[in-house]
Amino acid sequence: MIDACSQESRPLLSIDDALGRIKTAVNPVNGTEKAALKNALGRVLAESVYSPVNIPHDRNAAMDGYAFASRDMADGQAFTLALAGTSWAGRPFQGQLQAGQCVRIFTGAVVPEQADSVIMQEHVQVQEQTVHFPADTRALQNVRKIGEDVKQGECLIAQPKKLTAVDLGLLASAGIDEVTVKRQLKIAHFSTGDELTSLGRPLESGKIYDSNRAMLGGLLSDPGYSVVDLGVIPDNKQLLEDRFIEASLSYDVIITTGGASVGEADYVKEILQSCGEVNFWKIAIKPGKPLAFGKIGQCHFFGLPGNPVAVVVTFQQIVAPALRQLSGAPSVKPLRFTATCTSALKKSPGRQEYQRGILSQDENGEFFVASAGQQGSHILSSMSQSGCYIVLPEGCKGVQAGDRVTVEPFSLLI
Ligand SMILES: Nc1nc2c(c(=O)[nH]1)N[C@H]1C(S)=C(S)[C@@H](COP(=O)(O)OP(=O)(O)OC[C@H]3O[C@@H](n4cnc5c(N)ncnc54)[C@H](O)[C@@H]3O)O[C@H]1N2
Ligand code: MOO
Repeated sequence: MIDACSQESRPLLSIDDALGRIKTAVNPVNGTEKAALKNALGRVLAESVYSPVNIPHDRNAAMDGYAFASRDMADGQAFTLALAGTSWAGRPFQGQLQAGQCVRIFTGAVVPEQADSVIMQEHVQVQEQTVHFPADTRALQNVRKIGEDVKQGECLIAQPKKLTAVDLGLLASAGIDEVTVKRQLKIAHFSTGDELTSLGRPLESGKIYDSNRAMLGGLLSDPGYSVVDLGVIPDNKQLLEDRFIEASLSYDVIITTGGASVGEADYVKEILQSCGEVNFWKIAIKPGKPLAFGKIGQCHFFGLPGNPVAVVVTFQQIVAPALRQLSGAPSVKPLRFTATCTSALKKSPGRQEYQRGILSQDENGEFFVASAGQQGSHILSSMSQSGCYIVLPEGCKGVQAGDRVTVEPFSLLI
């Protein structure tokens, strides 16, 4: 697609083609390690886990009440049973339940072998050692069966999976305290540019604070990644090349920001070309057009644009899926849905735009989205106040208030 605004001499690569090329170029890292369950959150499971036990392990009560045998019921009539003892959670009833008897039982406690039903305590009358059951007592209720959650030997979690808190709970419920996970991805990131000032230093004229490194640190925060911030490299071709080559020897991935465009001091793509290979440079998205992707030796390289909003957009839309694939995690499609746009939006055809929006829902559950305000790729403040992308396809020529648009909530991005 030709970008009408930027007068590109060559067609820009569509985002789908860029993602397709990344998919082909990237293979999951080899290497696994053991992780204690308490350190396994967010790691990618490398070996499927099979349950060594039935869950539940015993038949147990789903309610506090009374366990009884349905054979003692009186054909739709009220009936009474004698109380034979108590089954506590962790301390089962030790005796044998005889005909005409029931047992006091609590949620999670083992249901005595001879019983098959539990009635909630709210539904019975108890007088000393006699329990009165109503006429509408139902048989076979409130008993959790052995293995009804997971059977012994059944696959508990199949690899590959990025482990969630619920997965840790499931593994723990089978008594598993260690899992085999993919090794962490080794990622280095740099900022480039003579104008950058590190935090804590006074700001001189013409300089700016380095916001991209702080953001990338946050965006890369993931238990599956071992991330090193390699600081700022000035706009010096030799220095950039040396630092890129050095990092490529120790990391799986290098991510840089800045110097990706066409200015006199924008060296990133040129260096990638000379010391490695460029898979693609420039894509039909806004913000984020001058992204460069390639390889130096075995190390994957993402040269993101310098503009901070372009950093976030290219990270979320391009880099994050690539890192996920590299780390061995299954791919996840970002959840998108349509909403009514309450603002008019300017847009030139040629690039898929990721405008920032504020999402709301009315009392009928209908979704609405408003522009978050200024959409320049240097405007972080409106992005900080927004909650979603308004995704406008390449061919779109603008939006009128009231039009339906596609939104992608930040909170649902991986
Ligand atoms: N003649 C053209 N100029 C530009 C084009 C183009 O196609 N033709 N593309 C524009 C687009 S789109 C983008 S995006 C930017 C990307 O430029 P670079 O990747 O080369 O980035 P820089 O020029 O180094 O910086 C751009 C902007 O971002 C600020 N910046 C850089 N690093 C940081 C940082 N770590 N923290 C905060 N801010 C940073 C920098 O000061 C610039 O203002 O190029 C357009 N130009
Ligand atoms: O891609 Mo740039 O981020 O449009 O400014």
